[in-house]
Amino acid sequence: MYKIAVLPGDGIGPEIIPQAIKVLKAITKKYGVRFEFQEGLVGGAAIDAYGTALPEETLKLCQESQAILLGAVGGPKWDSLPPPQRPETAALLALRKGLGLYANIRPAYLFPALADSSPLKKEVVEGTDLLILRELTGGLYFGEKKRERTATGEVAWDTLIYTSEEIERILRLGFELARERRRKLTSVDKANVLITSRLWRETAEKLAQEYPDVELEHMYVDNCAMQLIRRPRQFDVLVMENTFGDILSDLASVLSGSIGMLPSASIGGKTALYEPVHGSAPDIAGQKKANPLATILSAALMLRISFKMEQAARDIENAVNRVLEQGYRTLDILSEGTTLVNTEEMGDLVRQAVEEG
Ligand SMILES: NC(=O)c1ccc[n+]([C@@H]2O[C@H](COP(=O)([O-])OP(=O)(O)OC[C@H]3O[C@@H](n4cnc5c(N)ncnc54)[C@H](O)[C@@H]3O)[C@@H](O)[C@H]2O)c1
Ligand SMILES: CC(C)[C@H](C(=O)O)[C@@H](O)C(=O)O
Ligand SMILES: [Mg+2]
Repeated sequence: MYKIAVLPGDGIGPEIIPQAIKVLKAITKKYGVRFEFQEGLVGGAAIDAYGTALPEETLKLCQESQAILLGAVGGPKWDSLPPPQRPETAALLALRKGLGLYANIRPAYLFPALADSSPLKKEVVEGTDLLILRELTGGLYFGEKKRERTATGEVAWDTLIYTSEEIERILRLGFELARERRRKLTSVDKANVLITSRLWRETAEKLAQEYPDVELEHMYVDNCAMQLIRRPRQFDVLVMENTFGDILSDLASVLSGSIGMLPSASIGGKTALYEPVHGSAPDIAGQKKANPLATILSAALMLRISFKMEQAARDIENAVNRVLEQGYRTLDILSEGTTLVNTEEMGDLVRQAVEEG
């Protein structure tokens, strides 16, 4: 039996999470495993109830669970709070850091049926199958930050800082992941300007000696942004600093049709966190428009990575593929000749496809 902490969070979080739970329940029946789902409050929802974005109770629940499934946190209601109290910092970044989840795996794959859903040309996005590996507990996000008055105004700074150990462990995982895929690793940096990037690049070169079977290339982050939408098929695994990974993964989501399609896994600690790459989407919250597939695919990653249930993970991915092949779409991926469904209907369709598959 596996204990799963379920943290719906804010905005569309409470709409998409139940869809993934449905699908996981179908898996329990099919494979005779048991999942114990325990819900916790996080983010703005927790601020409203307890005055803090990550209540002690929720943290304890996460620490005691084998895996965590999170919707999203944040929204306009809490945007004016001082930065350390905001849902993003006090809940999400605190969870990632506190649980030691230094590696964020964000696969961007185009389901063939969605070739017409991307605003990019079909010829460009077809065949996209890449994986962004984002360093998650260091870099610009976690260096010293401060804001102070000066004689004439104010000054503020954020610091990008990395130890060679932090760089090495994320790069090593990059090489390992590339080994399981098409054996190409693109190390993304800004070594023409940043000194942390030079340490990053040298560390990559050194590690490459241990992985002669993996092709290592270095690419500047600005060029990488351009290459990703110009010729995405050139990429297999890309590894990068925290902020670079945040930005490039949203960009890569366009290759998969929509940000509503991109799952993620954050690993490296005793437990692991699974969440869609997108946020709480306040602009569509409460309207049944949200695409739950990123969350459902995150649940598949949970089965694969945390529970070593490869076949069950594939069952979910195949079920998503079949539902898309049958022409069902949420609004964000709707194209000519396809059938519009809402969040819940999409969840039901995938659950049914898992049961029948
Ligand atoms: N992991 C997280 O919890 C997380 C991630 C990113 C942003 N956020 C927070 O979410 C809030 C909104 O941020 P944002 O608007 O910049 O980013 P967002 O990802 O929430 O939304 C960006 C755009 O994508 C659309 N979108 C996102 N997810 C979708 C889905 N599943 N289906 C269909 N459309 C979807 C939204 O409607 C919006 O137009 C902010 O408070 C931000 O800090 C949280
Ligand atoms: C909400 C925010 C703190 C978060 C990040 O920047 O890491 C989000 O954008 C993400 O990509 O998971
Ligand atoms: Mg982001």
